[in-house]
Amino acid sequence: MEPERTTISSPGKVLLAGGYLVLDRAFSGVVVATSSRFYSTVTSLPSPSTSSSSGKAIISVRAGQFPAKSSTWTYSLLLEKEALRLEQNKEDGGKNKFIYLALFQSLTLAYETLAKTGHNRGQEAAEELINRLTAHGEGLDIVVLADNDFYSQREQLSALSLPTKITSLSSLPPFTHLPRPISQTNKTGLGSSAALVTSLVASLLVHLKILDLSHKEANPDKLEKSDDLETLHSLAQFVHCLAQGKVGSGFDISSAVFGTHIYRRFSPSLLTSLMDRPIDAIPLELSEEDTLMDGLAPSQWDQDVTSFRLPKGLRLILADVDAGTDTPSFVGKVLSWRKENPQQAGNVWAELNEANMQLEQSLTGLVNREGDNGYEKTLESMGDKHIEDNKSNAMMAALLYEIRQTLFTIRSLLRKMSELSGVPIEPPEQTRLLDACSELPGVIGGGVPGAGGYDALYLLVIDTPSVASRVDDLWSGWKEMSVCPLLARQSDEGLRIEKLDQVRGLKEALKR
Ligand SMILES: Nc1ncnc2c1ncn2[C@@H]1O[C@H](COP(=O)(O)OP(=O)(O)O)[C@@H](O)[C@H]1O
Ligand SMILES: C[C@@](O)(CCOP(=O)(O)OP(=O)(O)O)CC(=O)O
Repeated sequence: MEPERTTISSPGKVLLAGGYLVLDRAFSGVVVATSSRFYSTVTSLPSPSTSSSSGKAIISVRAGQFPAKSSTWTYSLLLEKEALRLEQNKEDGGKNKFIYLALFQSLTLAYETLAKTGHNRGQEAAEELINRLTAHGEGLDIVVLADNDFYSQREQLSALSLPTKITSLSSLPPFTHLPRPISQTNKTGLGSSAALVTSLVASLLVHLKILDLSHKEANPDKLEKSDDLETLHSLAQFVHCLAQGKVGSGFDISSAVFGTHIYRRFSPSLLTSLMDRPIDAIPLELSEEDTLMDGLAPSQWDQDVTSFRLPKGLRLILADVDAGTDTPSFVGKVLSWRKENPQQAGNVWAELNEANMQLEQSLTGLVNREGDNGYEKTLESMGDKHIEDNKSNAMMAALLYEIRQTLFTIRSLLRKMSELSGVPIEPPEQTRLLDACSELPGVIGGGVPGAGGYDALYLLVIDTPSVASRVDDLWSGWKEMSVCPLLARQSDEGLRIEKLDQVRGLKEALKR
């Protein structure tokens, strides 16, 4: 008999516009989800030869494409007199805060749900949780696997003597094995921890039948909300903040759940009281008003997720840039400059906000033309010309030109911000590369995503093979920095319940 199994995936993200501004609830950001996804698969562990002792469940999590010894984390959930305790068994893989906290908080929500909504109280609800975890054996086996794009594949390509080009990346097997532990593997900026946390929390709670996300199966790409999906969103935000030790805007978790959209953040105060909750044991005694369930209640959360998508016939192309500079302290520096220079920063914020909104509007303007006769053919023919030389369809040419100009405006404001704050948000190396890309026929424009810096860039192009190949050629020959494309393109979809056979290479990767 096939083991009971649940696979849920979440996309990676690109913050096209709204970096820094989106930290403040007064502003919103344009976040695009990627076709590259993070998969979490929960399987009931086989029964041990001797029957499992009651009051205990094992949960093992393995990062499937990394070396097994350093990337397996095994925990026991133990039923004690007044609490459920989650303990890591061996620390072979070291600690993984993201995984531990995703399990701990999901189990807390599961326990509270069973204790509050069922007839079970305390001990009985805890036993019910252990029973659900051990229904088919001693516990659960979870494998997390990320599409290759989440981690730099430069070494894999160079070991195979392949150039850093799109065609080379397509020839790598799905979920390619990576030789070093996660902490020593370079990430590409798609947001591995947010996609991990979201898919892990969702797969566990759906497997345990605590959350019902089945409406996602019927309508996978619709921005349809439900209480369970929103609870999952706030839980994933909470876990991610706790593991990162800071409260970011949360656009990455939001897109891992809801896909591409316009994001306005939740009030950070929603997390303040939750942050002080214990993180080793789940007390069986539930306080009247201070449960995790209350703190995550959709009625209290105030983020806005507004529907948005890129127009058909355009493609987002991403690059992982390896300029040897890592600048994780950008946010702190930019925000302290803003605090010290409120007027100057206020002007830049206002101008950037206007340009970001304009980008959203121009892109939506093109979406609104999708029904026009010959839309796709016209765009395709525009792919072979410099964007400014398009004359064939005045309306569409004007919209493409407007998108291009707005991308330039956003970039120039980010350079102004760089200059004033002393933080290299769009450093000169990236300016040279983006300018060169923007001159290619079929390239509308581009920018530095999210917080900016040296390590990533995006381009918006007309989606034809010849445009992509021109970009690929320019990048592979670029001397000043090493520029490696990603395979990802834009995708509207957020969290997805997967069928194992429909994800290329997943079944094989789970057997490894
Ligand atoms: N495949 C994976 N399996 C387990 N944990 C992972 C995996 N990928 C990333 N992580 C966790 O996420 C952390 C990286 O998070 P972070 O530094 O916020 O980067 P990112 O911007 O990609 O989210 C890693 O240190 C690890 O704990
Ligand atoms: C500055 C920001 O507004 C955007 C940062 O976006 P990135 O995409 O650069 O994020 P990381 O995945 O954390 O590297 C901070 C925020 O919104 O949290």
